[in-house]
This record gives sequence, C-alpha cells and structure tokens, in this order.
Amino acid sequence: MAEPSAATLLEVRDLSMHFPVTSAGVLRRVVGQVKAVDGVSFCVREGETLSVVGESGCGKTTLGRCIMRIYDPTAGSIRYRTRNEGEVVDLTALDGRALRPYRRDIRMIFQDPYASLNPRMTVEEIVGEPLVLAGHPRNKALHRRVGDLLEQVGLRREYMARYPHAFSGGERQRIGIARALSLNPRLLVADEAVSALDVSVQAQTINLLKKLQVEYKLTYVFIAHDLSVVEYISDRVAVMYVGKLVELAPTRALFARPAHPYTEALLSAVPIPDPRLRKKVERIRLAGEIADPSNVPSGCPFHTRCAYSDGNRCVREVPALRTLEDDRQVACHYAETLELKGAPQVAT
Ligand SMILES: Nc1ncnc2c1ncn2[C@@H]1O[C@H](COP(=O)(O)OP(=O)(O)OP(=O)(O)O)[C@@H](O)[C@H]1O
Repeated sequence: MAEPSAATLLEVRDLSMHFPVTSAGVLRRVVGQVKAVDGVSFCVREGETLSVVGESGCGKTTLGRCIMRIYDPTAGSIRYRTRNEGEVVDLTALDGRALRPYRRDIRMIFQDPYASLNPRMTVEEIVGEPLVLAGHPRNKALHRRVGDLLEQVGLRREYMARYPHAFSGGERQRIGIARALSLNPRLLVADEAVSALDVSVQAQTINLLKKLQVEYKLTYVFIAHDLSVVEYISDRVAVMYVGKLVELAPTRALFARPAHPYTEALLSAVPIPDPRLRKKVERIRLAGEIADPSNVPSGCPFHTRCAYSDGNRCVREVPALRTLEDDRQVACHYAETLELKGAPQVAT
C-alpha cells in the first residue's frame, strides 16, 4: 500500500461507521444497521480547506466524529502524518494514552455556540481547559496565553472573567475557536460551525477562520450544508450521499461542472437571492426522499432519484470511486459521458 504523499495530512481509507438498529422491547435484538458512513476514502492535504457537503443524514457529522475518534469506526483506517518527519499513524488503531498527542493536533469546532460552552465556567476556564488537561499549570503564563488567544480571535482579553451568557452567538463561536486553538492544532474539524449564526456574523467568522488558517498554517475539514459558504471557503469539496462519497473535486471545477448527477442536483438549488441576477438555470428537483441509510438501494445508491439512471447497470452495480483528469474523483458509471450543468451563475 502506498504511503500518503508529503502533502497529505490525513488519509481516510475505506472508512465505515455502521450503527446497530435494535428491536423495541426488553430483549433488544440487533435487527439491522444504519450505514451512516460506508466505505469512504479521501485525502486531506496540508493547509487546505476540504468541505464535506450533502443532504441531512448523509453521514457528514458521523464522518467528522470518526476523524475526531469520538466514534470508533466499524472498518477502515484514518492515517495521520504526524509532526515527526515521515511518520504516519493509523488513528483507528490507537486508543487512550496513545491517541492523546493526536487529540491535541486535531480539534473540533462545534455547531451550536450556545450549547458547546459550559455556562458555569468563565471564558478563561473554557479557553484554558484543554491546556490544563494537557498538564499546563494554572499560572500567570496560562492567564497570558488565554488573553493572547482571545485577541487572536478578535476578542478583548478583559472578557476572560466573564461567563458565556454575556456574549452573542458570534462571540461565543470565537470563544470556541480560541479554545480549539489553545493546543496549537494542525487540523480543525468544523461541523456546521457557522450555520447557527446570522449571515453577517457568518461572514465575519468565516473571514476569521481564513485569517487563522494562514497564521497557524491550519488545515480544515469543513462540514456544511450551505453551498454558498462552501464555495467561498473551500479548496476542494467532497459530496456525500447516504454514507458514500460520490464526488470530490476542486471547488471551482465542481461548481462549474459537476460530474455526478447528485452534485448537479445539489448545485442547482444554490440560492441567488435576487431573481433578476439569476441566469436561467433549471432547478433540478430531486424526486423522492433521500435514501434510508438502514436500507441503502442496490447498485448506485442514487439511482432511485437519478434522472440519468439507465435502469440496468445503475441498479445492479455499485460504481467505484474513479479518479478523473482534473484532480477529481467520482462514483458514477457514466461520469465521462454526461453533460451536467454547474451552479446557477449571477448574470453579468
Ligand atoms: N449514534 C447514532 N446511532 C444510530 N444512528 C445514528 C447515530 N448517529 C447518526 N446516526 C444516523 O446516521 C445517519 C447519518 O447521520 P449524520 O448525523 O452523520 O448525518 P449528517 O449528514 O451530519 O446530517 P445533518 O446535516 O442533519 O447533521 C443518519 O441516518 C442518522 O440518523
């Protein structure tokens, strides 16, 4: 097996996370599985923002939680290139103490800035906690470090003594970001990190994340459903459908010309608020509901909703994820022959 290249910080290989479905009643028997993530493979390159998109329930959060090792994946590996030159570890093979150094390197920013901060702790305790847990003494140096972190996320150091309730949603998210930065991480997994914020606050937070990415040489896995945000922030975009990766491509290429019919349908729904600015692009309405991850369709999981399904091979054969010329991977039997439309563009 080839080693991940020098530019690869994290390599996810054939990753699956299947949750058991149990029967009701006292004798809970396992009667099925929810295939929340199913055989997903991709690389995260150092310094990039890789976004993960897809409809609700397609497995984005589960994937993020597997990378964080909040979940123990059912199968597959997550290979991480450590700070030691050339060393690659499989995070899925590590536990407890052995995993600790990498927990510092890979941190998470959570969706809900209201629920993710302990209301009984001061900002100083919240931001300093990861350092204290890592063995940093509670001293003046810690106090200074927390103050510096707050300033780096655009908050005043005097705010340290306050409690979370004294802050707005955007400020709370900044406190969460300061906390995530406290251990000098290399990779941040941001799960819907700006979804709960007002549009103007979203923009400020995204710009902050971009600034911090440059300053700290950070790599982001950005889980999101808002494609306008994704287009703005990402270098590459991974599209998931019922637990599977169906397309991964550089952002501009993906938005201009999707290769998977599901990506085309997702992009056609990108809203452009002013109808006069919209070029006429047909909105593709997806027929039916997203497939059920506890009962994934045969063949291509998207065939039940796909306007291009041939009703034969697409129903029988699971398409492999193939690499195309333009640094793109796609899982569709007919990716090369379909003439798909990109996202609606603003008329000029
Ligand atoms: N702990 C769990 N036990 C059982 N099923 C789960 C668990 N966590 C997630 N699932 C199921 O796995 C599937 C994927 O869920 P996940 O939350 O990863 O999707 P998502 O794409 O992040 O959705 P959303 O955008 O709504 O957050 C869903 O069908 C969900 O119900």
